[in-house]
Amino acid sequence: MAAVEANGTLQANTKTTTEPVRPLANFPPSVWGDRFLSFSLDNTELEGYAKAMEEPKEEVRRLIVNPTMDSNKKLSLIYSVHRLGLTYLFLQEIEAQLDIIFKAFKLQDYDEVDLYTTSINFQVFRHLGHKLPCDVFNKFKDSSSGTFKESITNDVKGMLGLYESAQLRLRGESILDEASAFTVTQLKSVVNTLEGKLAQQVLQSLKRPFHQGMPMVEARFYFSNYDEECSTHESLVKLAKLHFNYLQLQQKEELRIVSKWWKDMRFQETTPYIRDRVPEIYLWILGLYFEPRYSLARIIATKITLFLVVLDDTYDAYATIEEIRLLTDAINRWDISAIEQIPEYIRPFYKILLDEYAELEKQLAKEGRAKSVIASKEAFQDIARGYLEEAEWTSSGYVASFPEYMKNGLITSAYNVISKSALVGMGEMVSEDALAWYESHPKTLQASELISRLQDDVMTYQFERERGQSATGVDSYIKTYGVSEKEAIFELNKMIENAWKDINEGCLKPREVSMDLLAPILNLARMIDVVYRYDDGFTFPGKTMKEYITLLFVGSSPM
Ligand SMILES: CC(C)=CCC/C(C)=C/CC/C(C)=C/COP(=O)(O)OP(=O)(O)O
Ligand SMILES: [Mg+2]
Ligand SMILES: [Mg+2]
Ligand SMILES: [Mg+2]
Repeated sequence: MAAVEANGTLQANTKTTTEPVRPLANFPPSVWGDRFLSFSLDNTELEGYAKAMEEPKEEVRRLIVNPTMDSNKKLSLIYSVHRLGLTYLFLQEIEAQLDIIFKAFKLQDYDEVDLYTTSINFQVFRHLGHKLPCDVFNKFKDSSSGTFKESITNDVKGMLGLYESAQLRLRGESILDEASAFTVTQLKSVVNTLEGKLAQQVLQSLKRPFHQGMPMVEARFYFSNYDEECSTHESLVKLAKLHFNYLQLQQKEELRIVSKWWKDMRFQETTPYIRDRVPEIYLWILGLYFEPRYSLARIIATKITLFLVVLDDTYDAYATIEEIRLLTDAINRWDISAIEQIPEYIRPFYKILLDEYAELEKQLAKEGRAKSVIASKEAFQDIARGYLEEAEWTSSGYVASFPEYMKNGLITSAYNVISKSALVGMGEMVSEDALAWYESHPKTLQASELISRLQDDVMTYQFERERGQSATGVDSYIKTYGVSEKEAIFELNKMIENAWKDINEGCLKPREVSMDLLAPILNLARMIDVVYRYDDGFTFPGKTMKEYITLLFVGSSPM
C-alpha cells in the first residue's frame, strides 16, 4: 500500500521515502549569533539620561521660539534639530514658527540669499510639510543657456544643499530633476579634492542622501559630520548626546527582547532553511520610527515581519507547490485545526503565528483597538495568497504580464502588512479614521509598495533566477514590452523615482492623515534604499546593515 505523502504525491512504500526536490537557497547564516541576548538594561541609567535631557531640552525650546532670532538663523537651527532626529520633541513649537515664516514668504525675499541658505530653507519647509516653491532656485540658472550657472559649482556647501533639496522634489519640478543630475556629477568630480568634515559630508550624501536614509542612523552621521553647525548652540549638542544615549539603551533592550523571543520560538531548528536575520529585521522596523513611545510597537512589528521572512523563504526556498497550496489554505482558514493538513516542518510556525495574533488581539481588545490586529492579520492572509500566486507562476513556468505582475507585486512587497502591523502598538493615535485611511490603500502606501517591490526585484532577480524562482518585475517587463534587460531596469528605476515624488507629495500639507501615520510609510521606502540601493543587502547583510547595526547596537560607549 503506497503511503500518500503530506504533499499529496504518491511514494512507493519503501523504507526510505524520497524527499521531493526543494529550491534550497543555502542562505548565508547570521553574522551576529547570540551577542544581543546578553544586554541588560539599567533603568537607573536610562532615567538618568531622561532627567539630564530636561534642561538642554528647555534651552533648545527657548531658542526655537525666540522672537528676536533672524528667520534664516532660525530655519538653520530647525534644520539641525530635524537632522538630529529631535523634531518630535519640539513639534508644536517648530510648526508654529514655520507657519509664521512660511506665511511671510515672498519669492523676491530670496533674490539676495545664497544657494546654501536657500537650500537649507527649502529642505526645512519641505521636510516639515510646506511646499516652498522650487522657483527659489531659478536665479541659480543661466537665463540664456537654461543650465545651472558655472559659478555655483565652486560653492560646494551650496551644491550639497541643492543635491539634498532635489531629493524632496515632486512630479513636474523639472528644475530639481536637473539639479539632482547636475549636483551628483559636480560633487563626484570634486569630492576627492575636499578635506575634513566637508569631504565627509559630501561622501556620506553621495553614498545616500539624507532623505533616503534611516533617520536614527542619519542623526548619528549628522552629529559626527556637522559638529560645527551643531555646536552653534551648546545646548543642542548636549541634548543630542543624551538623546542618543537614552535611545541606544532602549533599543538594545528591544533587540534583546525580540532576539530572545526568536530563540525561544526555535525557528532556526524547525525551519533551518530560512534567512536568520533578527537584528536586520529589528533595524528595518527601527527605521520606521525610533521615538521612545513606539517601543512596544517596534517589538510587535518586528515579530510580524520575522513571520514574513519565514513565510517568504518557505515559499521561495523550500516548500513544494503542493505544500504551498496546503499552507496558504491553512493561513486563509486561520484555525488551529488546519494544522493537520500542513507538512510537519511548518506546523510549529503555524501554531506560533496563530498564538501570537490571538495574544495581540486579546491585548488590543482591552484598549478597544483590536481592529488594527485584524487589519494586520487580513493583510498577512493576503500576502500568503500573493506568494501562492507567484509560486503557481513559477511551477507552471508562466511569466505574468507586467500589469498582472504589479497587481500581485504590490501585495508581495509586504509593505501593506508591515505598515498595518506597525500601527498595532502605536496607541490611541491609530483612530478608526486612521485605520480606514490605511485600508483605502492610499497612493502614498502604493508608492512605498512599488518601491519595495521593484527595487527588490532589480537587486535580487539574478540570484532568484538562478534558483528558478518566480519571474520578477524585470522578467515581466522584458516580456511585456519586448525590451532588453538593461532597458527594463532603466524603466523600473524611473518608476521608483516617480514613486518617491508621490511619497514626497503625500507628505506635504494639507495631509490626509497626521505625519505620525505617514512616517512609517515614508520610512519603509527609505529602508528599501538602505537595504537595496547597492545590492541585496538583506540576503547578504555584510555591508550597510552590518555597518548600521554595529553603529547603533554594538558600539557600547555612550556619547
Ligand atoms: C520584497 C521586499 C523587499 C520586502 C521588504 C519587507 C520585508 C522585510 C519582507 C519580509 C520578507 C523579505 C525579507 C523579503 C525580501 O527578500 P526577497 O528578495 O526574498 O523578497 P521576494 O521573495 O519578495 O523577492
Ligand atoms: Mg524571497
Ligand atoms: Mg518571495
Ligand atoms: Mg526578491
